[in-house]
Amino acid sequence: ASFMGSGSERRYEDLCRNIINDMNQYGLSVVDDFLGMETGLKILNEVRSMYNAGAFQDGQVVTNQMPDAPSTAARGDNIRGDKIKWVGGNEPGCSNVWYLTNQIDSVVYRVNTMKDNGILGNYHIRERTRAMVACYPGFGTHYVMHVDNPKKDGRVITAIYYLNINWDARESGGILRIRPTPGTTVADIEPKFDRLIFFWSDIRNPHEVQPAHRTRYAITVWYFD
Ligand SMILES: O=C(O)CNC(=O)c1n[nH]c2ccccc2c1=O
Ligand SMILES: [Fe+2]
Repeated sequence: ASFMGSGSERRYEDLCRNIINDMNQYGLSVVDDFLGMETGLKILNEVRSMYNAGAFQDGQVVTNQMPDAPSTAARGDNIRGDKIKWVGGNEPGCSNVWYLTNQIDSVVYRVNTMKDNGILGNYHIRERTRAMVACYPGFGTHYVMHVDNPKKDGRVITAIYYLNINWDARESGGILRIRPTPGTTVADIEPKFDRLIFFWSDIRNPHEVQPAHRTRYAITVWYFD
């Protein structure tokens, strides 16, 4: 059963305790079956119709070339192929994405205030970005190793919800690889349907999206301290 749909307070508390333990121990946490099949499908269908309506724009090409160097997009080897759409509050046609962000909010605000929450207790999270709906359209589109918040812009937690049914990384790639520092481990996370992940947004978690060979949808919100 999903965590949020089950309505059972006990499961919810267990979920939050697991997230606290994971964030303190690994700096990341993976939650499967967050909302359940029915709700997840509503979100997926909403995102697909946004995408098919052409509402996404190309993710700006991140280049670390000198400013006057020809943009990597011009050379055709653009660093990222993601297409994104920012979804704010409850604008029309986004009610399911909005519901998702409310569910993630309740978990983040809960773990931020629970007793014995370790490092999470160092933060006082009161706000977040809008939801960034991202689509990697396949064809090897990827995102190079990066840190979401390298310069202390206030973002402390990255939360990503995946929408990809029956994703098999052996044929579709698209793995999120996090390389927590300091340390020598890597976390390879498949962008599985109804999977929610959290990780520290700062330099503790460099990460990359490996080349995807199938359309890959994700919804990200960043939480501010
Ligand atoms: O989808 C994932 O598993 C991880 N995704 C990322 O790390 C990621 N991080 N930062 C971005 C900024 C702008 C547009 C897309 C992104 C983006 O996909
Ligand atoms: Fe990222």
